[in-house]
Amino acid sequence: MGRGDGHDDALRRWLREAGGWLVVDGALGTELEAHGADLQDKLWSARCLVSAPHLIRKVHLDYLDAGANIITTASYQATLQGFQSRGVSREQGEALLLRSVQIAQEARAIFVEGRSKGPYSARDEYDGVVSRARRPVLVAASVGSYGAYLADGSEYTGDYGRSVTKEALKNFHRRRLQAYAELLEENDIRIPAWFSFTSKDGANAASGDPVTECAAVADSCRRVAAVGINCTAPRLIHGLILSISKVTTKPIVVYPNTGETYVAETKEWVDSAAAGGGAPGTDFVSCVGKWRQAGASLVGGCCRTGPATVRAIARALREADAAAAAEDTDDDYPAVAVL
Ligand SMILES: C[S+](C)CC[C@H](N)C(=O)O
Ligand SMILES: N[C@@H](CCS)C(=O)O
Ligand SMILES: [Zn+2]
Repeated sequence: MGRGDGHDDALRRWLREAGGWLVVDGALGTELEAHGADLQDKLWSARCLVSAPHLIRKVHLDYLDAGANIITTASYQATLQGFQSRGVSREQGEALLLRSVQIAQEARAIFVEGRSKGPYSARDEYDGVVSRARRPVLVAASVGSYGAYLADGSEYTGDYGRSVTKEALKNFHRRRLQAYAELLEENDIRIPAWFSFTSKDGANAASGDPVTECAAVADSCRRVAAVGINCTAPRLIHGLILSISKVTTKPIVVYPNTGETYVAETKEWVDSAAAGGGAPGTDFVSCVGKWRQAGASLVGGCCRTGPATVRAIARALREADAAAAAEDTDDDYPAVAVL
């Protein structure tokens, strides 16, 4: 089980201050497309770091307005190798990685309007109700998998070809991670990181390894502050939370997609009736209370979700909290026995 240390502590502190749960944002790619961006490119959403940074900032702000505590940078598919294949030099690529964090920080600064110190907002209004005293507003640097760089949908299949060794994967991610780490060190920010996996069957990660084994590896890493699942059909999430909670005491993060299937050739999502997904904001959100009860403490949305989903997630988490508090009160004051 995970040992507490500085990296764990920061996330646990934010969770505690926020009342036990944090709302993660929703899809960036989906929203950029909804605003007219063309992501038909090997760089996918990272293309907007060059062509439309203002759109990225707007999407971050929309998610903050919807109640997100954590906004995720536009760097899922931003890699030095991918940029180089598009004629962007290594130096420019590094600058773009940093820019993805700065854009999110700019959105946060606009959102908090300088009314509070550090990563907190004085605004914690949802539906006009001020519910929590301090609202952490955090920026998460997205580090997509090697499959994202391949731009062939292999983040969902784990099929990277035979030639990709562990060392090659480490080299692939190294400088990218270092760039973020340097930025955070410069600003004296301790970096809690989470690992999240995708699953198509509710038991195994995309690589074919059992999710419990992947989560156990993440659990053994003291620098990993949370473990979870992303871009996975909502119908699989409850079981996955229960499985993961057997192998870790670290906070569990879930941000499912809507249950549709990604077609890499066309870069489109298609309805997958069997996947049990639904329209954003409907059946997805009705599960949130159950996910919270099963042990998830960071909840958001991945592909095909939007600000409406995130707003509904925030509301569902508040309601789950209120229901749990009411139950506790019932325990404290047992009903009067009727004789
Ligand atoms: C999370 S998927 C929808 C991102 C896009 C994919 N890596 C592609 O390039 O086709
Ligand atoms: N974080 C990505 C999706 C990952 S599957 C996005 O920007 O939408
Ligand atoms: Zn996704």
